[in-house]
Amino acid sequence: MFLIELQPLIAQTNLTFLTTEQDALPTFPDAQAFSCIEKELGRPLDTIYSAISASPIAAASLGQVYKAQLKYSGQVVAVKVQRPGIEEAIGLDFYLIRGVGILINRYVDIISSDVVALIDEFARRVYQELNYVQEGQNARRFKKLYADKQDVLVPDIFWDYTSGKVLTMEWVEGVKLNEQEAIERQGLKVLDLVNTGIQCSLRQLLEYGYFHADPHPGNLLATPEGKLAFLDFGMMSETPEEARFAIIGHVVHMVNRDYEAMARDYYALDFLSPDVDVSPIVPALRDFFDDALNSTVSELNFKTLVDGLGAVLYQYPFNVPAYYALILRSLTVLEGLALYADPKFKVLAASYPYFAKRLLTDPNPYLRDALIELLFKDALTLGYYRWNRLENLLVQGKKDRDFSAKDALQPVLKLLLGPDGKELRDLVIKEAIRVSEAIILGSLIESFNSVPGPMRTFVFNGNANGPFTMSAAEQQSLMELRAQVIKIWGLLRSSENFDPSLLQPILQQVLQEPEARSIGGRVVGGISQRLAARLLQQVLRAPETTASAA
Ligand SMILES: Nc1ncnc2c1ncn2[C@@H]1O[C@H](COP(=O)(O)OP(=O)(O)OP(=O)(O)O)[C@@H](O)[C@H]1O
Repeated sequence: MFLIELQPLIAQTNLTFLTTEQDALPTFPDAQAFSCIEKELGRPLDTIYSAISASPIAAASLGQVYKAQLKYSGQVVAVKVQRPGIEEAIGLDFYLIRGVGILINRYVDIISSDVVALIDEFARRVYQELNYVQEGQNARRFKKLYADKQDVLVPDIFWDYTSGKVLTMEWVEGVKLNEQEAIERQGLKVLDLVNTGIQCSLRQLLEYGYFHADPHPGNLLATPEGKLAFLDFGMMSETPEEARFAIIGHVVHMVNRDYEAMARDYYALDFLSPDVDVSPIVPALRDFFDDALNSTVSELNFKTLVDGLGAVLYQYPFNVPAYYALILRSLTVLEGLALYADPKFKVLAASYPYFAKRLLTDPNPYLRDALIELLFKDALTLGYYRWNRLENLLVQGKKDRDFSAKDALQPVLKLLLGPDGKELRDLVIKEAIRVSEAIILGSLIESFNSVPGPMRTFVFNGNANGPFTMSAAEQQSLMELRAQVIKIWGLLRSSENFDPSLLQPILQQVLQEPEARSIGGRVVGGISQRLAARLLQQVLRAPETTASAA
């Protein structure tokens, strides 16, 4: 019956790979698969599907997949049917492995972990994978969270035709992500798809914490429209909330080579118990990053990083949580695919805009404090402010497609203007005065320099230093600070939805400070505070082109 009806289906859906693309595992008899479907769904096959492929299009570890057409709607679907007797076979395997585990626990002293507990945990996961209703629910949850982006596709589940052993889902037309030539023949670029995969993985791991734990190339398809389709939701995992923020902080600390902060992150990551002293780890991290990775961070290969970090961590009493290994695996798979297409591809460089965006915009207190520390730590201890860090974050964050300049720095501004922001406020106001001075005086210096030489003597009455009571070196550093701040301002202004009035409250406070009034006193002849304020306001309102050109 099915063989006869299969022909139109093949013609209709261009099912050319029906026999050529089978996975290596031996299949089980089709008659067995079809009777399993009937038994599980409680109705004859021809009342469910108007056609179904005579043989599986793929055989996987726990089941095999048929292509079919739903009778009631004509929709083309993939039907995954579980291998008969697999539950019993796995049960027996685990029973035997567990026996070995008991012996290891009892007699092998060098293994301190509870091997039986590990086996039980693994068994629990495998049994979960055996329940296709659970897999369908996983797919539904994943779709809800991540398929809001146009470039990600997750098949719909047909619940009326799904049970513990049969999963009926929307058919996804596509090419596996490791088939580079086939992808390119369709006019698509593997790297674009890998990039979609990286961005989606970052959201999975670090935004909602719910992630696909088995993203091998067979489970990732490129659709003809250029979407990245995810398949196989049997194995999912979760990143604990605290760890998500800690990972973002950790990467940003790494990029900024803040080794003390990196070492402290291991508490939040649950790698170290709070009673372990992290101070000896700091020089080890410094050695590794300063020495082996002299290149810029954007040059860093993810695997080199993970291996190097692993070598450092192994020397200390670290306990690496299971979710972490899965995260690494997931990113390493994507890096592998990317490197295949372009040996120079850098996962970290492709991911960093996401980290920068989260740090600049996320109101979570851990990330907000990490940003404050990153921007102000040196200001507190060394007395200078790292504007280049903010500039770098903005340059990177802007590359993320979801970056909103309106939200950038909001968490910090909120704290700054709130009742708990006193300490930070003092610091920021001091720096803001320095910046105001740089902008105002810098603009004057620039105007002065543009006056032709003979005119200067005439206008400024032969004053050797020009109109300013400061040395040439002081003028130089002032100009540098001004240039950097204007660059940062330009970055913010050139983002569509940035509202300059956001900074008004701070500006107001700055101009009321006694130190701000002294700015005028640094110019020969004096300029009034009102003039300073007006100039500053003007710079803040300056059109984008002026700001970026400066
Ligand atoms: N919705 C679908 N549309 C098109 N093809 C599909 C679909 N679902 C599964 N397949 C095909 O079937 C193969 C196996 O499916 P799946 O990965 O879900 O099974 P599995 O038993 O979980 O396999 P494994 O665990 O080995 O990855 C996929 O690699 C893909 O080729």
